[in-house]
Amino acid sequence: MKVLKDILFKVNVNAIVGNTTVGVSTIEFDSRKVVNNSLFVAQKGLVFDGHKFIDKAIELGAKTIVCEEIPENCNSEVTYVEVKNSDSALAILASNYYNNPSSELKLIGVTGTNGKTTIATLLYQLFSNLGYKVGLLSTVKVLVDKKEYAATHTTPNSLQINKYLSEMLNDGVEYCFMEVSSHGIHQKRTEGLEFVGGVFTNLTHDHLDYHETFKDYRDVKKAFFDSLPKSAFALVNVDDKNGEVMLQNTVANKQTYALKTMANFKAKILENQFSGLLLNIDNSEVWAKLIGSFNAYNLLAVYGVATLLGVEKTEALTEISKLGNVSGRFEYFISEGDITAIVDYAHTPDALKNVLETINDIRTGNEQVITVVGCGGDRDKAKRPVMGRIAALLSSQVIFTSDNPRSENAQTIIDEIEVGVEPQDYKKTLSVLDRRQAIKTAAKLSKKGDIILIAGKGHETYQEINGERSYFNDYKEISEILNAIEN
Ligand SMILES: CC(=O)N[C@H]1[C@@H](OP(=O)(O)OP(=O)(O)OC[C@H]2O[C@@H](n3ccc(=O)[nH]c3=O)[C@H](O)[C@@H]2O)O[C@H](CO)[C@@H](O)[C@@H]1O[C@H](C)C(=O)N[C@@H](C)C(=O)N[C@H](CCC(=O)O)C(=O)O
Ligand SMILES: Nc1ncnc2c1ncn2[C@@H]1O[C@H](COP(=O)(O)OP(=O)(O)OP(=O)(O)O)[C@@H](O)[C@H]1O
Ligand SMILES: N[C@H](CCC[C@H](N)C(=O)O)C(=O)O
Ligand SMILES: [Mg+2]
Repeated sequence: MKVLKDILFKVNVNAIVGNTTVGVSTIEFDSRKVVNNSLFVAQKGLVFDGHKFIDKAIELGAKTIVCEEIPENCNSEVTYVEVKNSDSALAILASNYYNNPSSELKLIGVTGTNGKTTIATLLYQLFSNLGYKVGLLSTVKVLVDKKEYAATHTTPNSLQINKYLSEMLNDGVEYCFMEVSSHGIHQKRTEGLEFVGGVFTNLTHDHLDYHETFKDYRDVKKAFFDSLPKSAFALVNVDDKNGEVMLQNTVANKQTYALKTMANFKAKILENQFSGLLLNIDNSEVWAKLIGSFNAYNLLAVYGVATLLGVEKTEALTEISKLGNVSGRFEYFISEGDITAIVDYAHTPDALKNVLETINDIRTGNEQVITVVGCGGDRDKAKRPVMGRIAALLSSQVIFTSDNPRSENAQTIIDEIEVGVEPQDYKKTLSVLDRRQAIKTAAKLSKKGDIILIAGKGHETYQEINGERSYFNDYKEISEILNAIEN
């Protein structure tokens, strides 16, 4: 069993009451999970104050309490550690508890509004194809080399991160690519991790329910780059106006990528078709299977990271041409009746705009683009009308529907999306509350050659209504429905 004093290294401690040689069986931040000899970290949350659960944790066997305020009446059998910030303390304790695994493998973090899963997953594919053992922490799944775990969050909590990294080390993993979400940075889930590199994709509207202003959202992302060490690289997209902001105060090796401006890593789109992208990257032509100009950015970031990690240029380009699709990201098939069905995780205004612009750019004739889309409940409400406007503007027909309404009324969400539709587009839109029926409607409206986009849920395999999740898979639904209609 670990001993408290051995895991306190680098924790910003204000005061200690009690004995630091106490044993620590597990670290918990949820009192309900405490067992005998646990260390309980009391965090101030959005709903509860974890300090209220200190007595409960002690009742269940906690012998160490890490908190921001030591309670008035202390239990003499318990050690209390007062820290400046419980979230930071948890992250550092977690790293120490698992023997700082991040310092022993090459950890690369990817942050930004869109593109994190795509870039991290492609890097996992690329380095695996080169013969390395690789780890992945992503929205879609966690991979410890070939072993797969379900992902609960884009960026897991600091205990889970360090547990996975430690397992990766035991399994001989050399590189780990992880998504770093703005919630993750703000809640200090990545504090104390030793990154060898950080990537910034872009910054557009999302999560403005959580971060009060766009500036707060940007500054949280920037904090990740501010925390990188001198030995790491910071690779940012400078076509995004916030790219340079990310580099303002970092001591890391500043590296840039861009399609439109001067940068260390440059690419040009030569062709953009359903069959893929023909790119010129660093003066060499390369075909990639991925579709859409936003994927040119993602592939360029992958190229940049691979090169910065020492992969030779021609080898990196050869590998880029082999990279496959990422689950739920522009996944498509063409049905027997010649309908193209695309499933994409576009759940932000910018992603939806990019995907629809890509479809409009690469369609060949006058085929209709029929979009099925909704917005999640208990999430940023401001994006709803914006997504409604974009969907209607860039599609021939739109069916607004439910996307994880969670605790909200699904029809109210749809009404809020519809508010954004411009009057000249009213007649293009329908609303069908049930997502399955909405997909069916899109299939019935489509004719030979048309394109159906089902946006927002990508790889997700559930629909969450009133806290209950039931199985739902956009790709499976549209495949079955088109198959039934056409046969
Ligand atoms: C909105 C949000 O981010 N919430 C996070 C926040 O929860 P909270 O503030 O509501 O916590 P709380 O319920 O008030 O509880 C406060 C503390 O008391 C503890 N507690 C609570 C009850 C009890 O009986 N005993 C007890 O000890 C809790 O464990 C917690 O430590 O603090 C918790 C502890 O750190 C997080 O787990 C929780 O993330 C939840 C699970 C979440 O769903 N977050 C989402 C929004 C998220 O992080 N998403 C991003 C995706 C972003 C992207 O799309 O880019 C992600 O990285 O996945
Ligand atoms: N570089 C990019 N720029 C803009 N849009 C993108 C980019 N890459 C992907 N997208 C769009 O955003 C959607 C989400 O992509 P991806 O899952 O890679 O992003 P993410 O940053 O991981 O999102 P999340 O915050 O939900 O984890 C894709 O389905 C696509 O529509
Ligand atoms: N990481 C994002 C994913 C949104 C996906 C969409 N399908 C939804 O459920 O809102 C979030 O949790 O806000
Ligand atoms: Mg993601």
